[in-house]
Order: sequence, then C-alpha cells, then structure tokens
Amino acid sequence: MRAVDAYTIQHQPIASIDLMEQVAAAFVTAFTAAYPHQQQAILVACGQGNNGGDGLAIASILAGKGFSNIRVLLTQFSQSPSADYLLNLERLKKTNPSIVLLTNPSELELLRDEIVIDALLGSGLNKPLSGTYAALVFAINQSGATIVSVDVPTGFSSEGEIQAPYQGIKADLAISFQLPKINFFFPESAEALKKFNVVPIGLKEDYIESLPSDWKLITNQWVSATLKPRENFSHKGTYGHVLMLAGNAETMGAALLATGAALHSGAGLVTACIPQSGLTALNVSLPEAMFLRREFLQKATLNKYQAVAIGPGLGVDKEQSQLLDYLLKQNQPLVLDADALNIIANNKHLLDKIPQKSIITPHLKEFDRLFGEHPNWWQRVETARQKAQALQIVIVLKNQYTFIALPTGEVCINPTGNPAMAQGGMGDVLTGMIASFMAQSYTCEQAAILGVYLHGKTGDALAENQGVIAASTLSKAIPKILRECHQ
Ligand SMILES: NC(=O)C1=CN([C@@H]2O[C@H](COP(=O)(O)OP(=O)(O)OC[C@H]3O[C@@H](n4cnc5c(N)ncnc54)[C@H](OP(=O)(O)O)[C@@H]3O)[C@@H](O)[C@H]2O)[C@@H](O)CC1
Ligand SMILES: Nc1ncnc2c1ncn2[C@@H]1O[C@H](COP(=O)(O)OP(=O)(O)O)[C@@H](O)[C@H]1O
Repeated sequence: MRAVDAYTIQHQPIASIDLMEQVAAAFVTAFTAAYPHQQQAILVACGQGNNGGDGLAIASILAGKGFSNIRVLLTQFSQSPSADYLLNLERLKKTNPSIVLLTNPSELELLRDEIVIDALLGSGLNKPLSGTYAALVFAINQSGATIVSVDVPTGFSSEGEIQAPYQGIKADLAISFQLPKINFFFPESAEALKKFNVVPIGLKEDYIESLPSDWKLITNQWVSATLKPRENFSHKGTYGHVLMLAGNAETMGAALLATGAALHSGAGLVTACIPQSGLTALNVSLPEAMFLRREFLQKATLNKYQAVAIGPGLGVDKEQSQLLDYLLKQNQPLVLDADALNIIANNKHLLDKIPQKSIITPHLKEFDRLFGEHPNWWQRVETARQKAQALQIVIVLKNQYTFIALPTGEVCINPTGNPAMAQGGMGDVLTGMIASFMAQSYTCEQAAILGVYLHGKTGDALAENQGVIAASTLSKAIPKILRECHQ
C-alpha cells in the first residue's frame, strides 16, 4: 500500500499533502456515518509522522463539519516530524483548535465518553512499541474509551507476524484506505481491532492490480466474471459428474451435506459412494443423487467422473485407508477433506502421492496434523504457500477468512463468511461445492476460489436475517447466490 501511495503521488497530478487531505476526508465520511452526533467529545491523538498528519487533517475537517467538542493531542516524542505533519499543523492552528500537548503519557486525561481517534502511528511502524509510545498506548487502552484508528491501530503491523503478546492500541474500529491490510485477515488481529472498514481514496485500481504481489484478495468482480452461464441447449452432461466418497455409520450426515452441496452448486450429476446403511437416507433427502456401492469403487471407471472428492465423515479405519490409497494411485486430481486428510496425517508418506492439481481443504487442526504445529497464523500460511508450490496442489486453509494457497506460490484471501457459519457440517458443504465446480470444468484454482467465496457469500446473505446458519440451510441457499453472481 505504501508503494501504491508513492506511485500515486508520482504519477497522478496529486501532491502528498493533497492525498493526505483525501485520506482525511474519506476517514471523516466513514467516521461520521458511525458517530454522527456533532456534540460527541472526540480526542484526536496525533503522532508526528504522516499518520499524525492524517489526524490533524481529520480534526480540521471534523471542526469544519460542526463537530464542536474536539481536542487534539499532540505527542512531543519525536525530533523529526514529517513535512506533511508540520504543514497540517499550521493549517489546523488557523481553526483555533483545543490543543493538548503531551510530553508525559501519565498526564493523559480523557473526558467522559470521549472517543479517541488514534492517529499516533500507522503503517510506518518499524519496531515494537516501547517507552513513551508504549506507555501512552497502555493508558489509552486502559481508559475504556471507544477507539477508532486511522489506517491501522498504533503498534499493529500491517504485514508479517503479529507480535505476541499484542501491546498496541485495541481499536473498536480501524478505518483503512483503499485496500485492507493483509494482517486484518489473520485471527491474531482480533486483539487489535473489533472491526475494520476500508474506504476508497481514488488510487488507481489498474495500477494496484498490476503490482506484483503474492497476496490476492478475492473480489466479487472476479467471481462474477469467472462463473460461466448455463447455456441454452446445455444438458446434465454439460455440467460434469461428481463422485463423493464419504460417510460412515455415525457420520452419514457429512456425506449427505457434501453430496447435497455438490448438487446445489450446479454439477450435472452427483453420485454418492457411501456405506449401504446410508442409502435410505440418501434417497429420501437427495433423490437427485445416485449411489455407488463401496465394494464397486475399485471396479468403477473413475475417469467418467470429472471430480472425485473424498473425506467428509469417512472414518480412518483400514477399509477407508485402503479406499484412499486406491484413489491416490489413480493419478486423477482429487478433492481431499476431513478424514482423508487425517489418514494422510497418520501416513505422511502419502502426502507426496497426492495427485497434482488436487485440492485439500484442512481446517487449522487438520493442517497442523499434516504439516506440523505452528506458533502463529503467519507461519502457518507461509507453510501452506510452500507446500502448495512443492506439491503442485491447492491448499484451502479454512478459517473465518480462508486462505487459498495456489501452486504458483500466490495466496488468495477470502473476504466472505461470518461467525453465524461456525457450526458442524459447514466444511462438508464447502467440499461439495468445490467438487461441483471442479466437475463443471473450472481449473483447480478456480474451483477452490469459487467454492470458498460463494460458500461465505451465501453465509453472509443468510446472516442478514439469522444469527446461526445450519449447514443444510446454507446448502439450499447456494442456487440463489449463484444466480445473483452470474453477470
Ligand atoms: N503518502 C503516504 O505515504 C500517505 C500516508 N498516509 C498515512 O501515513 C501513514 C504512514 O505514515 P509514516 O510513513 O510517516 O509513518 P507513521 O506510521 O506516521 O510513523 C511515523 C514514524 O514513527 C516512527 N516509528 C515507527 N515505529 C515506531 C515505534 N514503535 N515507536 C516510536 N516511533 C516509531 C518512525 O520513524 P523513525 O523512528 O524510524 O524515525 C516512523 O516513520 C499511514 O498509515 C497513513 O495514515 C496517508 O496520509 C496517505 C498518504
Ligand atoms: N467464524 C466463521 N466465519 C466464517 N466462516 C466460518 C466461520 N467458522 C467456520 N466457518 C467456515 O465453516 C467451515 C468449517 O469447516 P470445518 O471445520 O471443516 O467444518 P465441518 O468439519 O464441521 O464440516 C469452513 O469453510 C470455515 O471457513
């Protein structure tokens, strides 16, 4: 993002001070949408770099909009304030603001119900907080005030390992510019911010797209452009055939959920290879699905299936291990989830046998069982990136924000999904969706990205009206979201 700012200043007819003005205006629009009352007491806490410069411009704009109860806290910790900070300080002084000069953090006093706008340090953070900054941050956190951070909470690294224990500002909201920070998507950020809001500041999208980056944020635009329409004169054969190998006596539901999601996501045909004991349930709940006896799997012609998925509710006994072993030898790309991954974790030599272009969908624990324990998510995602490249597979590392590591070494971040989806069976639905897209002739990368994004998007649409979403409810709602996403 810092590169984007620098490029914009160089290549657009805009000076850095004017970009700062745009940033401040965009911040104020989002801030006043959340806190509209002009009598609201606000303390704008400014450092002496460009983040502090933003804070000064924000204070001026808020005052201009009639916010009459603003105090501006100026830290006096640095010997070399930034040029734009100094310029904005001169501008602000003309508005006759209430200024609090702070040399000693212990002098900080907040008014009743005062909101703190945190503009102390932003993306310029280059070392852990210490000394006076650390003491001030501690005092602000302790105050219990509502905190809204400019760009990033002070002390929070935008990229790289998040310091543990976290000692930066604990913001209620961070208002960031143009693009979210990569670390907002890591679970450890929960300590630093409750919510983030990204506001546009008019930077060149085509330039941002063209920047080489190992990280990609999945967008609705990409999904809509990638989804193929259902063509006139097409038929069930056009949309591929999924074979779903799943289920066990106590976990037949997982097989039904995965099979149902494959149907609801548009596969032309879906066959469930489940134990005989699940047949009645299959016929009653999913009459569209076909059935393949487990004993016949090894006699079946596997290449009549455009996607083969294995794992949901499968079990890890000898019989299931042999089935997996057989499939791994067919050298046909697979979707591997749940117990298929647990079997591989217990027999690590099988990792190298996963056919290239396969997709594996571990949650945190399954991932660590496969690849070893990780002290934090940053390292876990880096392992995913390396393993996806080394094995030439797609790794869908599931979480609130799922990371998809591609064989190219890129990692896609999925912005959709919400905690209402945190219920058993949700991963089974995802496996069915991904297998369905694979059967419909999308590449393994596309199938994984479409599956993950649309899974979360369906959950987001349902969460507008319900607090908890059962996996079967989500599955049935997929067709409506698919319709909406088709261009
Ligand atoms: N054109 C742009 O770039 C735009 C930028 N914008 C805004 O600017 C923000 C980035 O501003 P920035 O680069 O001036 O850094 P900032 O975060 O204010 O820090 C200031 C200095 O603090 C120091 N420092 C670092 N860590 C420290 C620590 N732990 N404890 C103590 N000191 C520490 C370090 O200086 P050093 O100590 O290394 O000399 C650093 O340089 C960005 O988040 C956004 O809000 C927008 O206006 C859009 C246009
Ligand atoms: N808080 C959350 N926000 C968004 N998605 C979530 C959340 N909790 C769970 N999910 C999604 O639900 C799925 C859970 O997968 P998994 O743990 O394998 O479930 P199960 O094995 O019960 O089917 C993942 O796709 C995950 O991204």
